[in-house]
Amino acid sequence: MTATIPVTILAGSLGAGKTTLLNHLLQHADGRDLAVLINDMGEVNVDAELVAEGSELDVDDGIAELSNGCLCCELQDDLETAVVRLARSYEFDHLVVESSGISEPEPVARLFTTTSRVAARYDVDAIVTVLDTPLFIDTFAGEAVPERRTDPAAESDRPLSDLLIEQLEAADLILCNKTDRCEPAELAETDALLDALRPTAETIHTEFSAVDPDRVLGVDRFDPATDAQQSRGRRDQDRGQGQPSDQNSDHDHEADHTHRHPSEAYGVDSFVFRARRPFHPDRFADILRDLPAAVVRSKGTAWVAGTDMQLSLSQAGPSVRLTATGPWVATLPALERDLYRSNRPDLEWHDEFGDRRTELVVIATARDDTGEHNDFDTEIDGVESRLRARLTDGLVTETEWDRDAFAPTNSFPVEPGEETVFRRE
Ligand SMILES: Nc1nc2c(ncn2[C@@H]2O[C@H](COP(=O)(O)OP(=O)(O)OP(=O)(O)O)[C@@H](O)[C@H]2O)c(=O)[nH]1
Repeated sequence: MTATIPVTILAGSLGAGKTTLLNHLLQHADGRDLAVLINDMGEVNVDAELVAEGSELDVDDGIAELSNGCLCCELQDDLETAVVRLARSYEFDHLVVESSGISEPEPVARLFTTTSRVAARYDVDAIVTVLDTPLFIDTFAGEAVPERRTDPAAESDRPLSDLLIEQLEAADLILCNKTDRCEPAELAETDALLDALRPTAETIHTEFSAVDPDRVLGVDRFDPATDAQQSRGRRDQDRGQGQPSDQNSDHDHEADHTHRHPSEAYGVDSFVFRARRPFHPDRFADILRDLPAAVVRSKGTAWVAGTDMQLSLSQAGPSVRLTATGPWVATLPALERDLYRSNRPDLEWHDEFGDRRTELVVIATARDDTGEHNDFDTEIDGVESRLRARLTDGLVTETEWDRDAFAPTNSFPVEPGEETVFRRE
């Protein structure tokens, strides 16, 4: 009989630090051969590109990517195919699955425990939830036990804070991340709240998800019976029934049917802004400082006039981080550029602009913390069209383009590896 491969499932809210953790684990794997499966809710899998750039793995060679949907529902069949294919085509001894920030981890774990093709090859090691600690404190400080705002059994609209509770209740291990942005008293309150909400989970405080991989991988903390029982028990209590329900397979079946698509249940949608023209540095900086409140997460690549650097953008909550990842290939001397291109035949190339482009995934919600909204589709469409118009206005105009005289900008990073953080006002 072949040994099963342990699987770590990474969960956590949009921008909590899951990809940062994945990169950290890959860089400190210490002899482990990791394979990763990355799910992004947008149509562009920004996370998979970042992980491929920062590691020795490549997409389709150690990295499987599933985009434009959620592992916990419509991508379940694709997940099954992807992990079976990974096990056939690539030698590894541990799989790390990064679910999108709007996935519920329990249905993802269930695939590895109940689907025969997958369950025969894999064993869930742990569900690791990466917590955006400042966001958690902003949402739940002052409560004795973090409370859902809505009934999970009802078909009602739910705020993202309810999803955060789902992700924490399923966790075997919680990384309280972004502690650099918390006061000691807030960290003590976080520990107390987590102890009330999920007493069986181990908690670890981290900055930039830096954790000893031995504390996260190969920990064997997942227990399907306990995990399912606890969260079902809590749901029954939420429904006022008091007793945990039994654990027969009918219940799994029922859970499958009551699972609503998270983007619908939590009112989240995404769009991609693409342009083959650079942003004007001053106008772009103004846009980044003044993103609409409805934008919960944005990430991708930006082309800004006045610098030859490709900029990687990542906004989570109040901060917008831009990192210079290196010069655009199109700006390199011809020999170097041609050599680079012959080594990277997959590099998307435009006749006039080469690899220079902007591609930003924007994730927005039309809900406030109570789950209230007027008309989700109309509101989200409004957010998208207003932001698209602003971003388009932020691009250099024909006249500016012809003049082509942009002073080197000091608002944006200009050296490889350099970072600039904008604060939303
Ligand atoms: N200040 C601070 N920023 C952090 C920390 N960890 C991660 N970040 C930043 O937060 C942003 C989001 O981090 P990611 O690792 O991409 O988050 P994610 O959970 O993978 O995001 P999604 O996949 O979009 O849900 C990035 O700009 C990170 O650099 C931290 O401990 N402190």
